[in-house]
Amino acid sequence: HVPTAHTPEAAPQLPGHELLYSGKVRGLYAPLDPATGQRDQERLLLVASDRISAYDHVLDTPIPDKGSVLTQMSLWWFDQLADLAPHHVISTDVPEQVAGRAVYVRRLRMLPVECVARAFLTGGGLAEYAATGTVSGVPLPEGLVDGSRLPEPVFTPSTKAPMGEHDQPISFAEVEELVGPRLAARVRDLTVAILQRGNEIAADRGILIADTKVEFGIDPAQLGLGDGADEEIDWASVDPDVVDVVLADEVLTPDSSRFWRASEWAPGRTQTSYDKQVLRDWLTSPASGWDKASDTPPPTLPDDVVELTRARYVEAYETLTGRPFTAGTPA
Ligand SMILES: N#Cc1c(N)ncnc1-c1cnn(CCN2CCOCC2)c1
Repeated sequence: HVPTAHTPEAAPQLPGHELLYSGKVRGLYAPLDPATGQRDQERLLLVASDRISAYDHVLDTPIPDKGSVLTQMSLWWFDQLADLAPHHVISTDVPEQVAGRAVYVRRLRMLPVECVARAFLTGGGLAEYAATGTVSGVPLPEGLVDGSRLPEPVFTPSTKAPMGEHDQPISFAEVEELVGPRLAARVRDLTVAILQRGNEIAADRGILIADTKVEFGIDPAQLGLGDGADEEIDWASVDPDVVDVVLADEVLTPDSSRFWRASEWAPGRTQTSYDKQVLRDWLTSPASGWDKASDTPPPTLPDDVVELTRARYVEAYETLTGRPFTAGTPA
């Protein structure tokens, strides 16, 4: 296997497509009509790069095939979850430059909520619990520690912060103010059900999914909006029993979720990350010469760290799906 690394930069130019959004490791493009040059109003191209982030930095060393592995994993999860929610994927017949790591998706109007659910307590949720005994306003049992399994997954939403800023936790009441009580209840129930299902499936494969972030959208046509319209939406007027609440973005990947090996789970300490522990250990070791408390960017990664990290992503995909990973081609 001669890995080829894709897109060291944020998001490459793509012939016939216009870059609309560029996240830390992914980009969203509008296909252009070859005849008119106009943006396609019904489809978007969601592209995953091989970039990896750690300690709030995007590293300058790509992980070959990471974008492809996570795209294939997300596609597999969309199928596993199809009875819980419709999804936004249209086709994996994408331009050759992004083969295997991009999907055409339906262009939706996205709800302004980062829908997070937690099955295990750690990170920001643990900090809030330590200070208040609750998480997102939900009271939790006493005596929980880092990595404790929660009695049931808890919905812990946050705002969609501007690029580069951290999302801010919000209460369920604030979600109701943002999108109305009906959509708030629906996205809460769907997010919890998705994480519950994800953990039922992952547990059989020796993987724990501690938490996950999903995003939902609604077809503009079902909102009575034209395709190109970007007018303000009165979300509270939307009835989730009438419209389809569509699962968008990526789902249950190691970038949107915390993956732990069940065999290594030990509440009371920081859990090891299934996919990023090799990277974190090297970055925080004297070998890297880097100080994560400094504001300096992390150094270039040595080949063995890159290859071991790549292997973790491939292992997570093959363990979860039971399918061999084939670089560059949709499963
Ligand atoms: N998925 C989706 C989607 C859709 N199907 N329709 C309209 N908009 C979006 C959309 C717009 N922004 N985001 C946030 C996540 N982005 C991912 C890529 O990288 C940038 C951030 C999702």
